[in-house]
Formats: sequence, structure tokens, C-alpha cells
Amino acid sequence: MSKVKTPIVILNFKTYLESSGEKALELAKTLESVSYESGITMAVAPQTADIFRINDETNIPILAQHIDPISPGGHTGSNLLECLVEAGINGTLINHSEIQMKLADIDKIIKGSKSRDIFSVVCTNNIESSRAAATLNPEFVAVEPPELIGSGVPVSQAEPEVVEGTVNEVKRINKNIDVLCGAGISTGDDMEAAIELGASGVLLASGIVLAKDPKEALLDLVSKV
Ligand SMILES: O=C[C@H](O)COP(=O)(O)O
Repeated sequence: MSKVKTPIVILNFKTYLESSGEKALELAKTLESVSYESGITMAVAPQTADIFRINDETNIPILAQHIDPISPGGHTGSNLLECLVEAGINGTLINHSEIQMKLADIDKIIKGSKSRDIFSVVCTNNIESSRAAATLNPEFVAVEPPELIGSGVPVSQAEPEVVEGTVNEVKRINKNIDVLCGAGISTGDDMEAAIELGASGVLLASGIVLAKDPKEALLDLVSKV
């Protein structure tokens, strides 16, 4: 698998109306334009229903928000890896704080993704869970203290020791794993602080999706990289 160029900004669309349907496509096109203008790698994690169209109409890297640990067959309402690959994903979030998984299932999705050249971003909530995630060899570990998610209080400024400690622990286990940080990130100062703490980028949502002008917010986010 070719290494994803860092620093990277991954925007999780979650299930906000501002990043659903037509607005998901519009936001993906905005990220594609800002990525091209700034030279900074950007990727989107839209809802499953929006993946195919975003892949069809843009060249921005796409992540699934979640992949169910299932094999093809009799399952209803699940996200099957093989189907998401055909829809056009390049990567996947795994174990996001809002849809957590068992360790064995995280391992299964990482292995299945690697075999299909899909990069994995395993979400964790502290240094200890980041250490455990690193032993499974994903491409990325994204540390996000749950209490800061959606708070507008950036982890890189509020809990820098969690970011720095995660970088140190993950790199001790496998120096090839890149660490991202997320939760409350929204400005260029937040991203600059994350990079200074050793992170290779950020995973964010509300600071951009709910911004009055998402393009302006994205340009500010990468203005100090
Ligand atoms: O996936 C993104 C994280 O949950 C952070 O969300 P947030 O940027 O709204 O705090």
C-alpha cells in the first residue's frame, strides 16, 4: 500500500445535515479545492449513502466512517467492506468514539482493509488505548478524548500531554504508524499545535462542517502548516 502523504486533514462528515446528500458533495468539492490550493492532503469521511457519488464526482480520498466486522451473506443494515471498496473508499475510520468496537473486530477490519489496499485510521480515546491499537499495525492512530468531541475545545491545546504521550507510545511500538489527533480542532493554531506535538495531522468534524464558511475555515486550518 502506498503511504498516505502527511500532514493530512481528515474531515468526518458524521450525520450533520450540513454534510449530507447534495451538501456532502459540495463540501467534498470544497475540500478538494482547498487541498489543491494549499498542497495539504485532505480526505473526507461521508455517510455511506454519499460515498459513491462523491467518488464519482471528485478525486478527494474517501474514508468509510465505519465498517462492520461481517463476512458477505445474511446481514441487514450493515456496512460490508467489499461493497464500500467498490463504492470507492480509499480508507476507513475504525472504532470511532461514537461507534466503538471490540479489539478482535478492530483487528479483523485492519487486516481486511490492508488486503484490499485500504488504509486504516483507528480512533482511540487516550494513551493506553492508543498503545493497544498500535499493536494491530494500522496506518494511523487518531487519539480523541471523548469529552472534547464537539466541544470546540481543541485537544492539542487542552490536553497536549495526551497527544504527545500517544505519539511517543505509538512510535515506540511501530515508528511507521502516523498519529492524528482530534476533538475540538478548528483553527490554524490548533493544527499548528498538533503538528508541534508530533501529530501527522488532524481528524475533525464540527469546526468545519458547521462553520459559516467551510472554505475559509479550511484555509485557516492549514494556514500555519
Ligand atoms: O471525528 C471527528 C471527531 O469526533 C472530532 O469531532 P469534532 O471536530 O466535532 O470535535
